[in-house]
Order: sequence, then structure tokens, then C-alpha cells
Amino acid sequence: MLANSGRVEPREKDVTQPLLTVKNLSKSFAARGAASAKDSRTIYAVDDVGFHVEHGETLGLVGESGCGKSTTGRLIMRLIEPSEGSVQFEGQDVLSLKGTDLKRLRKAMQIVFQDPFSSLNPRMSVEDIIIEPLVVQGDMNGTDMRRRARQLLDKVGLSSAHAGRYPHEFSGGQRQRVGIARALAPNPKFIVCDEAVSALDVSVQAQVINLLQDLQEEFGLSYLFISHDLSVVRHISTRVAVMYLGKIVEIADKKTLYASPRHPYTQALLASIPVPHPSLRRQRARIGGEVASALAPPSGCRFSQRCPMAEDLCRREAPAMRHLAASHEVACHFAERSGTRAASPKARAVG
Ligand SMILES: Nc1ncnc2c1ncn2[C@@H]1O[C@H](COP(=O)(O)OP(=O)(O)OP(=O)(O)O)[C@@H](O)[C@H]1O
Repeated sequence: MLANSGRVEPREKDVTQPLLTVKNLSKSFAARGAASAKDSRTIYAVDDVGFHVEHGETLGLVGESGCGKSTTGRLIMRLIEPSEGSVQFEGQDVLSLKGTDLKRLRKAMQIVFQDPFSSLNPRMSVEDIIIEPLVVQGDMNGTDMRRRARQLLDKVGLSSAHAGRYPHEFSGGQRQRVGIARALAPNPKFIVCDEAVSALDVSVQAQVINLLQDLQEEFGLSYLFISHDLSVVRHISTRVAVMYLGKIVEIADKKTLYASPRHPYTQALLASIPVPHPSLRRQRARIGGEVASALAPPSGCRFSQRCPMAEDLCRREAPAMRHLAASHEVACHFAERSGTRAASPKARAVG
């Protein structure tokens, strides 16, 4: 990675344990727009979530809007505090870190946001934007910081000659490259990419994903790649976690998840990926109904109201996450039955 001198150095890894381990993570919010202080409605945004991220891998986190993906990313980075749970990063208990230890964590974990326009200060040059996290940390002198910014501009496929320009002088894809350079500046090990390519055109998305992959290889980075789009996640992920209404319902290595999804929600999400051929389109199934409210999640399995396979047990008892194989976990009472994606009596054909 770029050391203080700006030299590129390989990263040493302790691969004996995952880089990040999340256990029983939960976050509830007081509902926005509560009518009064007595209005104590609670949003269960993230509920008992657990997963790990290995060194150098990308864990995709997918699910429909509002299912708790961003909240999960922000909790891990301690941008917000959890209601319950634990987060271990390189063996350290993230939630108990204070002072210089927390500062060190802030260097090691970075985030790239969805909208590069609103996340970059329009009144700052890109060089100042990139060095901002370094200024906050105060470990480098001005000359080294500026040298680092220019090297990072080159690394993300822009030119160091662009250092004095402002965000509005760049296209959306270029601005996201600036956001990535800023995230790289403190020499992180882990980056949360929160819908980092969602605002970009498809061809630009592919370029930015390729860039993220190149940087991952060069610097040994790990990513939590948050997206509502399973087809985007497919390109970059090593493993994929699927979230529904605050819960992770399935995690598997990429090949297994896309070839043999076992949660009916994962199956429905996959079936809703657009396909170009009209004859295939007619056989596709879509998820019926609306996502239930995080204010009043259904008892039992949260997907039970929309699930084509739901039985009384599902409405009564929340299924625990369980292993179907070493790298495949699912929270469904009937996962063994749901072998075929197309089997879906309640699913409706679209075309
Ligand atoms: N600060 C907050 N106060 C109240 N509710 C919140 C807050 N932040 C998030 N929520 C709620 O928590 C739930 C999860 O939101 P979150 O942004 O994590 O979902 P998401 O899956 O990332 O969706 P999106 O992609 O649309 O942001 C939503 O119901 C959201 O309205």
C-alpha cells in the first residue's frame, strides 16, 4: 500500500482469523416523525445479524430498499452505535474502542457512498477532498499528503493533473473514482461500498467494479459490497449475504448462491433479475406482495407473508440460520424442500 512516503508496499496479513466478525448485531430506531414523545414506535432496522469477512474477499450484501443494508455497514464502522451485538475487526472488539484505538480503526475501515456528487464537498478541490481524512488523522506533513493524493488519483485511473479541479468538473464515474481515492488515502484494510455503483450507467458501473477489483488485488483489500442489485453483486463478490427486513436469510459462496439458492426470498430476487430474451422473460417469477413494515415485522419468519412455501410453522416460529453446507447458511424451515427456483405456486408470471 502507499506508505507515508507514498511508496507502494504489500500488506502483511494475519489470515488465521477472519478480518471482520459480526455477531447478533441489532439496531432499532425511534420511528421518524413520531407524533409525540409518547409515540414510542420502534423500527427494527437490523435484527440479530451475523456474518464474517475474510482477508482479501468481497462479501456482497443484497436486499430490497429499507431492509437494513446501510445500517449494517454504518454499525460496523461505528458511524452509529448498535442496540446489541458485537463486531470484531482483526480480533479487536470494535464497539469498545476509544481514543487512539478508535482512531486507528477509523483508518483501517473506510466507506464509499452511493452518490459521489453529494458525498464530495463541491467547494473543495479533489486533492483537498482526498487528503481530508489524512488531515483529520494528523500523521503526515502537507507535502507527503499532497504527494499521496496525486498518486492515488493515478491509481484510480484519473490524472494527477486533475488534482486542482472541483467535483463538478468530473463525470459521475470520475467522481466515484475520487470517492474511492479518498477512501484509499488512510491505507485501509476494509472498505464498505454502500451502493457505490448504483447511481452510475451500466457501462460505467463495470469500469468502477473492475477498478475496485484491481485495487483489491493490489492492496489486499476486503470489501462489504452493499447493493440492491444481485446482478451487480455477482461480478464482484466472493460470497453473498441476502437480507430481508433486518435479517440475513441466506449466505453462501457466490457459485452456490446463484446456482442453488435455498431461501424462497433469494430465489425470488434471482428470478426478478431482468433477462434479455423474451421467451425466458415469460417464465420468470416475481415476489408477490409488499415488504412488511420494519415498524411491525410479522411474527415468525419475516418473509412468511410473501413466501409461496409458508406454512403455519413459518408464521409461528422464526427460523434460525443453519448450515446446509460448509459455506452455505440459510434461515428457512423448509430449505431442503426449496431446491428448485421455479417451484413457486404463489409466484406470478411476468412477461
Ligand atoms: N436514523 C434513522 N432513523 C429512523 N429510521 C431509520 C434511520 N436510519 C434508517 N432507518 C430505517 O431503518 C430501515 C433500514 O434502513 P437502511 O437505510 O439500513 O436500509 P437499506 O437496505 O440500506 O435501504 P436503502 O438502500 O433504501 O438505503 C428503514 O426502515 C429505514 O427507514
